[in-house]
Amino acid sequence: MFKSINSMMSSKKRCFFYYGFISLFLSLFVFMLGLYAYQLKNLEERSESAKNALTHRMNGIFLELKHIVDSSKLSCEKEDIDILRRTTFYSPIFKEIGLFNDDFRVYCTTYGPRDIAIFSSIVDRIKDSSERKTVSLVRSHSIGESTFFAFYQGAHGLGINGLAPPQALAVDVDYLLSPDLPYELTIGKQTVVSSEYSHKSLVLAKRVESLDDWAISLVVFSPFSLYWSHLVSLLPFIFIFCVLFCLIFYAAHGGILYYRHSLPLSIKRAIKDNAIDVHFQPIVSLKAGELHEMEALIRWHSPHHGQISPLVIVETAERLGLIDDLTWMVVRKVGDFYREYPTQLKEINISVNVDRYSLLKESFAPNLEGIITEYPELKGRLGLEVTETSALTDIELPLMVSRFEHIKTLGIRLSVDDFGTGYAGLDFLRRFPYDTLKLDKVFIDSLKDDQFTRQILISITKLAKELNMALVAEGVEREDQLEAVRALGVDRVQGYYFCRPLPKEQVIAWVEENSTK
Ligand SMILES: Nc1nc2c(ncn2[C@@H]2O[C@@H]3COP(=O)(O)O[C@H]4[C@@H](O)[C@H](n5cnc6c(=O)[nH]c(N)nc65)O[C@@H]4COP(=O)(O)O[C@H]3[C@H]2O)c(=O)[nH]1
Repeated sequence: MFKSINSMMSSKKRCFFYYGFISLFLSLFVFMLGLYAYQLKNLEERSESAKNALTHRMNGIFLELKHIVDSSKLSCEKEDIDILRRTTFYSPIFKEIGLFNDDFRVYCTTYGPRDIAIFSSIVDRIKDSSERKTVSLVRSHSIGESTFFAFYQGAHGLGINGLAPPQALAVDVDYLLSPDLPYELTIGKQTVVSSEYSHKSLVLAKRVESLDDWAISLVVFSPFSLYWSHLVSLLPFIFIFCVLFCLIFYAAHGGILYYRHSLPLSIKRAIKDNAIDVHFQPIVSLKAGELHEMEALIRWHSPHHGQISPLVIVETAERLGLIDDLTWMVVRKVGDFYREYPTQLKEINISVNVDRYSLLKESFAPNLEGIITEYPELKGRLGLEVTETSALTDIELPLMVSRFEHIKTLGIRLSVDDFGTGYAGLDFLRRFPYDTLKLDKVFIDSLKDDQFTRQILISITKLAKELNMALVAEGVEREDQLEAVRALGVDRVQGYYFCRPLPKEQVIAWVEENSTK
């Protein structure tokens, strides 16, 4: 069934359908469970009230009987009979009253003198009872087949029995339970009163209350029909809940989607899934006969956010602690690039950007060594470009020197990137054995017109030559800029003038085209 629904609906509608279905199920479940708990509680509370009312009635009955027997004599004169008749007239329950002697023979009733033996089973019960009282359900002449009898024997042996229609016993019970909770009132095994309801109807729960002193028990039922009618009356609320649940699910779904599509999470997934591309920008040598180099630069087009700047990716990766994963991903992709185009890239060095703090880590050089073992094609051809974005502390300085030495033993070339914009000054260059110095685009932009920049660049170039460092001018876009850096004695140029960063197939085509020139 769900398969055919799936094929019929779009994913948004399908979502609504499933959430609607789950919400309906959940609302029904909550209401059905809640109603069930309510019915049980209601059954418990009302059964207990009915039991208390019954106990109260039984106590009232015996109090009434005790009161009469205490003032009765062992005679059945007209005067005695009148008392019995008057009491019966005013009694809320008894229709006939009889007095019995210590032989358990009824000698006087509302109807005059009698001599009726009380059943031996009842006599035994009176004797067994600590308070010498019992009840029974037997036939009587005055009331009929099923008559409620209450027996009480006073301290001096004189006893009394009251006869009542069984319904009289259940008046309070009936008031408290009817009409929604059917019940059965039994004395011993005989049913005194039973509500009019079909015994075949389904019962949700039942509760048995016992009045042990008189072997009376009250069974109260909670019928399924009651539960059902309540549930039907709650349908408008179930519908409201269903709509609310549906809205909550939909909002939560939206929230999850929003989070899953959020930029940091998308970048994290892209790094983990190796989905970030690497483009390559040629670095052109100005010396005749020298081969070119390349810089590996990340590129990523997010399906939800479009093209993302490499700087944003790097900054996010740093924040998420994934910068090393990103570096290793790029280094491996450079290794793959060498593997894929061994002939075209035979003599071309490629450099990768690394974070200065990554370099400071103890694990950096061993990890790099591991990748070089994995990709022997990187040996002697991989370079690292480091941007000095902050000054080194006194603790970091010697550490950095030792890290540099380790990296250099692996045959890796090191370049200072964006020289002039960060913290790397001339003194810095003397301390660290960089192979290449990359002049930032801001210098190149103002080189032609700004005398001050020109003077600085002349000093930098002089020092770089002294320290045996190669010079790369970044961001050369125009011919006049090229001529200016050439005049300065710069060895290599990187910029749109020659080539933009390109995907691997296109950069290979560029190499093939330009190495023949
Ligand atoms: N306007 C102009 N721009 C030019 C020209 N020639 C080159 N560029 C741009 O200058 C940037 C050179 O890279 P960068 O200084 O290392 O600066 C890089 C580097 O710091 C960082 N980055 C890129 N890839 C990685 C990486 O894999 N790891 C790390 N840690 N950082 C990376 O992102 C920065 C920006 O990269 P991109 O946007 O690719 O920007 C590149 C390149 O596209 C030109 O003639 N004109």
